[in-house]
Amino acid sequence: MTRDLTITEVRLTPILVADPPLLNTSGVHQPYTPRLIVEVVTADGTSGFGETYGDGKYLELARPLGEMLVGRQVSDLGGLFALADEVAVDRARVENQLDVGGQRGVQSADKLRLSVASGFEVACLDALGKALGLPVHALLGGKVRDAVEYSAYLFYKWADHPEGVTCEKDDWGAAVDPAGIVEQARKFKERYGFTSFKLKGGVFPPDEEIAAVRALAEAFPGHPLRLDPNGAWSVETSIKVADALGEVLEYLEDPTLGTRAMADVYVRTGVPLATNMCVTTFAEIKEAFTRNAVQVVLSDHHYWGGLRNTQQLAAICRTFGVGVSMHSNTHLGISLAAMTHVAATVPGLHHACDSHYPWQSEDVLTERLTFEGGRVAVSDAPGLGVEVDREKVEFLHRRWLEDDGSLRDRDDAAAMRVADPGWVPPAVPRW
Ligand SMILES: O=C([O-])C(=O)C[C@H](O)[C@@H](O)C(=O)[O-]
Ligand SMILES: [Mg+2]
Repeated sequence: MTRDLTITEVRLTPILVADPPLLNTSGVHQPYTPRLIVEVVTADGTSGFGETYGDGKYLELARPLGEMLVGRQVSDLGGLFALADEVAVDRARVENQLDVGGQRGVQSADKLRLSVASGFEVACLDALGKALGLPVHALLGGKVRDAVEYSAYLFYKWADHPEGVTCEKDDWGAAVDPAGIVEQARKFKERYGFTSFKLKGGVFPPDEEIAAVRALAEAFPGHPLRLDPNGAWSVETSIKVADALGEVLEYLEDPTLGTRAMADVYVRTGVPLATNMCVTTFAEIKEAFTRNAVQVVLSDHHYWGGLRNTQQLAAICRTFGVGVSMHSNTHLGISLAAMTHVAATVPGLHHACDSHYPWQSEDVLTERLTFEGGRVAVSDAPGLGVEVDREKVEFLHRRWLEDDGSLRDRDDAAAMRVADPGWVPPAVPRW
């Protein structure tokens, strides 16, 4: 029987999901963060789901792209990206703009388009897989592993969002010093079995963060450790930290901003450097690899433009002897499933991938994905292998509808100003 896989409808649902008070160099996470749920429906009634950033600038592009897709084949992924190229991007969105304080690297019109198209690509692959009875990893060429390893994503955090702020409570407690970070790591290990740990730094002066990583090394001997200050340090400070922690770090992540500065730190310390800030587009690869500025690229399928682009990035990295792993922002189970499918197909994935998922108490799935020994099993069920709970989507969408607009665009500095009214994101390098 031939099935009609023409896209007949695209449903876009912006939602707000609970986020704990996680600190980074720009500020603190807001109590709720925007995501966009993308659903494509085909003529034969198959639904596929994807997920991407939900801030206004992404919604602006997702709406016209969704309309353009109706009438196309769900398998036409090349056509999807060609259509995305035609979506106009308001110049004000990219001129002198930084995305989340630069934490996702440069902001360009192409990258905005890719960040949106990737949500549609995942939704199309999910629908196609369901229609054909094949898992997404099979559509991507097949898995080379049965489970994908993730690392614990440790954050300095407050016990609660500031008083008076509407929020969901979490049970992680505060972590603002080495003992708090070690305690958080223990919980991550107990709850999910993670064996590698990444600390989000750039929050406290480097000596305090060095002490936290040393405390982790002592508490978890032999476990891979990473520290990521999101470019908050000068070259000299980065070298000082690299010298202090070189023995215990698997890699330092974006210690400083820019390809030249990263290359300087590497040549003077030999400590491997990972990035999700200085190489975030194909155009940035040549210079960075030529200068030997990065030793591990952290792909994020959202802004690299989907699962197939992630495979292409991995192939380029492999060619140049550069490692590849995965970056993560706040995301839900649809994206974790997508990350797991593509990671399952990438040969030579030598570093555990990042995921914020354990921080998210809310999800849109009927059943949350689970980590066993820090790993997510690769599903062989058709599509992504997850089921979306429409009532949960509706609940989180209502929260988005009821918001006065202050939470619809992620703003870590605004959240920090609730506690510290004079806060401005620190100039970089901060130290
Ligand atoms: O690895 C990274 O750089 C990130 O995950 C960036 C994120 O924006 C993270 O710092 C956060 O959510 O605070
Ligand atoms: Mg990073």
